[in-house]
Amino acid sequence: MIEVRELRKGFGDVEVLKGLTTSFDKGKTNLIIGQSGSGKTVFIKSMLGLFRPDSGKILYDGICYSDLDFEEQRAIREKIGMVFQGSALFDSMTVEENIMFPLQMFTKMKKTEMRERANVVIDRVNLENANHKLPSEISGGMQKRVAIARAIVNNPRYLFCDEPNSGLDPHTATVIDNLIQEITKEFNITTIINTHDMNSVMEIGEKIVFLKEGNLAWEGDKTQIFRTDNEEVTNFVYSSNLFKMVRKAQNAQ
Ligand SMILES: Nc1ncnc2c1ncn2[C@@H]1O[C@H](COP(=O)(O)OP(=O)(O)OP(=O)(O)O)[C@@H](O)[C@H]1O
Repeated sequence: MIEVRELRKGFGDVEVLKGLTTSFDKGKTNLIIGQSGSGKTVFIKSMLGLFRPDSGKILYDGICYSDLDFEEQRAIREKIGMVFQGSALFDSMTVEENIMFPLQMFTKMKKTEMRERANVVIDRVNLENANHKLPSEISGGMQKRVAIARAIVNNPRYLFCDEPNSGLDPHTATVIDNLIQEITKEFNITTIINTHDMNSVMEIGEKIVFLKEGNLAWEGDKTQIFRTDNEEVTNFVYSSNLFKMVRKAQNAQ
């Protein structure tokens, strides 16, 4: 579980995060949504320790991460997996080498053990037969699977995903969302996803935090978000014609 208490972060005179308080449960897919510039990335980077909060607290399973110095944060950092936007794979490494990379960085495993562990997660994300391929030789959806496999290879307790299905077709995006949700449950991970994708909200929004200009304007789940009267949320959710049509159809029932 990750808890955030009264988190504030600004740059110069501009306050970007204006006192956020919320919590993200383990075993759940937690989504952060909001318009461009609302502070989602600054929020995630603050939770990761890449930005030091101006005030407030970030607790990882009860340990106040934001009070620790960079070196002391290491033990928690090693328990964090990241799926970056655009996958961020190493172009010159094979799928298997990409997935083994965190094990080389953070463990003292022997090469054969690393390869074995890498292959467990390769199987888990259904990437059999891709071990020796380069990222350029596989599809965007497969590259995301590699990114997910690399993020979970070292048994993380926390998983951060930045726009995990950007650039994917709707079907592949749903497959990737479902894979992240399955893995979250299977390994009881606290997963936090930064997304713009309303389809992800509908599919896997077990907890949704809606940011508006650095404030936590609303939180709830995927059922509640389509029923709320909160105008800020509805303006955001129903900004797409598709969702306006869904609402119309629902109201007509
Ligand atoms: N390192 C920084 N220095 C100064 N200002 C920053 C920095 N990082 C972010 N900001 C500002 O903080 C605000 C929120 O940015 P942020 O990237 O968190 O938005 P976002 O919700 O993630 O947007 P998007 O959906 O477009 O990625 C913006 O006004 C941005 O200019």
